[in-house]
Amino acid sequence: MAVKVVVVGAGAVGATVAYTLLTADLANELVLIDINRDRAEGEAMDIADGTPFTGPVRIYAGDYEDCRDALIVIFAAGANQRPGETRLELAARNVKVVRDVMDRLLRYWNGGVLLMVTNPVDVLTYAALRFSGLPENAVIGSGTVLDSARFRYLLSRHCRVDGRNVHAYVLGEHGDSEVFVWSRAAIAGIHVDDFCDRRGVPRPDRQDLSERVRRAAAEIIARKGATYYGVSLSVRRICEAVVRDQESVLTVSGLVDGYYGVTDTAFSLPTIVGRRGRVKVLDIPLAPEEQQALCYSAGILKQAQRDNGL
Ligand SMILES: NC(=O)C1=CN([C@@H]2O[C@H](COP(=O)(O)OP(=O)(O)OC[C@H]3O[C@@H](n4cnc5c(N)ncnc54)[C@H](O)[C@@H]3O)[C@@H](O)[C@H]2O)C=CC1
Ligand SMILES: CC(=O)C(=O)O
Repeated sequence: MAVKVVVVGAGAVGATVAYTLLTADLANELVLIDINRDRAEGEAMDIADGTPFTGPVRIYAGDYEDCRDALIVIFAAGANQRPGETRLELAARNVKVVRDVMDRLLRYWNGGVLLMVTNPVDVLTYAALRFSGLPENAVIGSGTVLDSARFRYLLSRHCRVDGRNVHAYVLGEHGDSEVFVWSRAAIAGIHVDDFCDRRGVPRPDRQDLSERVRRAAAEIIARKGATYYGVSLSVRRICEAVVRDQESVLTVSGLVDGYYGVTDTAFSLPTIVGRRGRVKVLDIPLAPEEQQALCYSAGILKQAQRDNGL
């Protein structure tokens, strides 16, 4: 089956996502849309030059009518953080971009999955749902997939083990209030602390490691002005789950209504992702302090939704 993926926003994230998808051999057609048409054309031309080494993929700069028949539309348009700025501080500017793009996109929408990446990704996932009226399962935010990857990466370095063997989740906001599920962090079927004892390495300092994950984006932005490689590989992983209907457990963001008293708010929970998008949200058992932190994180996002008229 032919797979078309559209990327709206051909900046650092959008263009790197398109390049990463090309190398993953997931799509037959990749479309880049940007308010700056030259930018979209330039990125498409540059990436297309590599297709003799990857396989025949059609890559071009397009318009919203090209969203018709897309399996996935990835939303990466809008402002990014300046050094020292939080993701939530982008909300007012980027909610406007979502509203603007959604109006145009919906004229041609005929199914598929809308994958939000622009920050603050949870608030914008909620905005996209509300502005579009699309079904809940079809609107996903990249959420804490990247944060969970950062968590797994640092744990893998600490524990001296392949990161693919580390099962550990970050939930809640993709941002400062995110929640680290230390109680369930596991390697080879055993708790990470137990693994460390057997591996002969000290148990991780939870506060220090969590803080390094929480601050990862700010540290990168302070040095190079933006982040785009880690997120692009996270987006690739989500797209792979959708295109190949893998039913993978990923910490994507989406609408949560009725979770431990949290209503009508978008944030990340472990979720089965497949061709229809969010197939099932999993209610995994958490330690009482993690549960409390998750409700606090959801409260921050609910307030951000309200502050932005959502
Ligand atoms: N969810 C995540 O894990 C991550 C999210 N991000 C977010 O991704 C977003 C994009 O970041 P960058 O690519 O670095 O920014 P960028 O400034 O390089 O690119 C943004 C692009 O959006 C385009 N754009 C702006 N308004 C538009 C509109 N109305 N319609 C179409 N295109 C429009 C711009 O012309 C520009 O090409 C930011 O909000 C950033 O914070 C970045 C990294 C990780
Ligand atoms: C910028 C951002 O959201 C990140 O790299 O996590």
